[in-house]
Amino acid sequence: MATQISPCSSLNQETLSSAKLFNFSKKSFPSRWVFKIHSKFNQFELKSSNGYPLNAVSLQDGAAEKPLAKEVALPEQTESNLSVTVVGASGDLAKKKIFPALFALFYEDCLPQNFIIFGYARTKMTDEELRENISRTLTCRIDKRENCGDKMEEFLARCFYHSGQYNSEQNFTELDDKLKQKEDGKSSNRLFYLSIPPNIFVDAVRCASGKASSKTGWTRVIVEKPFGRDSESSAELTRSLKKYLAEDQIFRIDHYLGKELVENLSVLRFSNLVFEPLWSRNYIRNVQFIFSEDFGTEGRGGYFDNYGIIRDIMQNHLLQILALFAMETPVSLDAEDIRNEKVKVLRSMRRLNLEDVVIGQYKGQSIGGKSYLGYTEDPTVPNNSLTPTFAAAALFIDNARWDGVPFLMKAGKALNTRRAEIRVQFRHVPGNLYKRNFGMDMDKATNELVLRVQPDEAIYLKVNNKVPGLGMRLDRSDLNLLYRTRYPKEIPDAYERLLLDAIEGERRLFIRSDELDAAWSIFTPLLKELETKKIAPELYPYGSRGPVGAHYLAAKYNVRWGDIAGEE
Ligand SMILES: NC(=O)C1=CN([C@@H]2O[C@H](COP(=O)(O)OP(=O)(O)OC[C@H]3O[C@@H](n4cnc5c(N)ncnc54)[C@H](OP(=O)(O)O)[C@@H]3O)[C@@H](O)[C@H]2O)C=CC1
Ligand SMILES: O=C1O[C@H](COP(=O)(O)O)[C@@H](O)[C@H](O)[C@H]1O
Repeated sequence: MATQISPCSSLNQETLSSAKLFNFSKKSFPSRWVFKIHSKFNQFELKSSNGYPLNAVSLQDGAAEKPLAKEVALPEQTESNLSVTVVGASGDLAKKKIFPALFALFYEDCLPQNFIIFGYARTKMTDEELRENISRTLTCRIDKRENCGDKMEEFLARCFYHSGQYNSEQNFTELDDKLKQKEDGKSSNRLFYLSIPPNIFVDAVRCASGKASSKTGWTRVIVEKPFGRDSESSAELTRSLKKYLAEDQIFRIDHYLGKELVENLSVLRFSNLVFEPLWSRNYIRNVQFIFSEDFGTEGRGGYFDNYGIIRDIMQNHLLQILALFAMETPVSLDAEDIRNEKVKVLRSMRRLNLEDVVIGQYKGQSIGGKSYLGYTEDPTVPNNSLTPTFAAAALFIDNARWDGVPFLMKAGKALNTRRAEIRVQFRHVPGNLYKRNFGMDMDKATNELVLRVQPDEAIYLKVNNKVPGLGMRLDRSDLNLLYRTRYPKEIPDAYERLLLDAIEGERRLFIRSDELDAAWSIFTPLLKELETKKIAPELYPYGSRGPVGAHYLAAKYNVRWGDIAGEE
């Protein structure tokens, strides 16, 4: 019987003893390869995290069924150091997401034996102070608390800090000296995570690549969004980064691509016969991508006012999900094959028109005796700001599969709920025999597939069903795959998956520069028009469902938002 060992952690004794036959240590395998052990025969099947066999053979020729020969090519043993430098280590994202994700990877045994982490920022701090700061945000998974305290101590002991300016070659040379000292003369791979505001990305990359890149291994740089404000500034950023780095060293992160349900989208589509045949204009009436947060931009007003919700959420997170949803079947699960398909579908999209967009901005509201400030009442936001905190848009893909199908997006801050989901509304059943049982509103009887990305991850399909009894009453019910019931283990944070991928050189979930160009082309003309015409956003109360304009926009295309009350 084949046993699947989960990513990174705890290669069990059986695996290890089998591995010894081949003279490999646990650390000699790239950490996330999955071993299938056919214990009787001591066979290994090596897989990378995308499930694609490294020694891939076509299933058709039956070779996959044959036992693997003992001489099967296995990876070279490497004992490289890994040095991760978090640039902007004093900031919000570093504390909230990056250090906790690195700790989770360490806990799961996903990091190489020899790894160190450096925090880098202007703030003056000692190593101890950095450890103190980050220790407050490290947590263990609910189901994995064993030795948690010890693991944290071990992890913190590998964290160091260097204070410096982002544009100082001298300061990065000092960092390089410290890195070398800790790397202890071993060959070393270096990963830089740019967790800083975008105006200093290029300076930091220039200095890091010029003065602190690895001389003995790879150097990679994770770049956080925003990747520019429009097509031109994005292209300029790409050009500048490419002066110092090759494209394959740049890992543009969109953390939504690391979310479990987004990862699962392709699995759902391409590994189930029941979905892919329906995945086109023939059966799908519309698709909705919905993002909402029940808090405003408090504390991030300075950043947000320069970008707005379209750049913050739609042009990247929602559009990336849309591309995965709508792309053609890739040739393989290889990163370039997937990204090629995403680029194609993005390039088939129509540029957004002002008529197909509604924008809003939240205003102050008192809820349950507590008052919530409006967007422009935040001291870091100009009083007369027209920056949208809400937007809804209707997008179209002009290709054979999707011609005429509205892809609706809705994203907003300070709404009534926090959620991210994909809703697929199917067409009416032609000549439906049960039409009479549904009443006048046939839309209410159509099937809807919902992928709830967060919170409470789930996939459910709304189907019509007979209410048990002697009569013929129909009911809309859910076929529900609720993750917390089916998979009670805690789901890793998106940043864990993405950091691990960057360490392993897996680029599938990172944005290639041509994808980025295609994504900006869709939104740039609209963003410019909104700004030059100074279009005023529709005000909506903090904690509400957002502007009513969003409903008119959907109605224009015969669509009802699936997340409205009673429809969820
Ligand atoms: N926070 C979040 O939830 C998310 C953030 N991002 C992106 O990640 C990156 C980091 O975000 P976040 O941590 O929130 O950012 P912060 O504003 O907290 O900045 C990070 C660090 O950069 C330094 N810094 C801030 N402003 C400047 C400046 N004007 N000039 C030079 N240095 C500055 C500060 O360190 P010091 O003063 O010590 O040098 C600060 O601690 C940004 O690009 C952001 O857009 C993306 C998704 C979500
Ligand atoms: O990139 C961003 O994402 C967060 C939302 O991320 P989530 O994983 O918590 O859903 C959003 O709040 C922020 O404005 C945006 O920059």
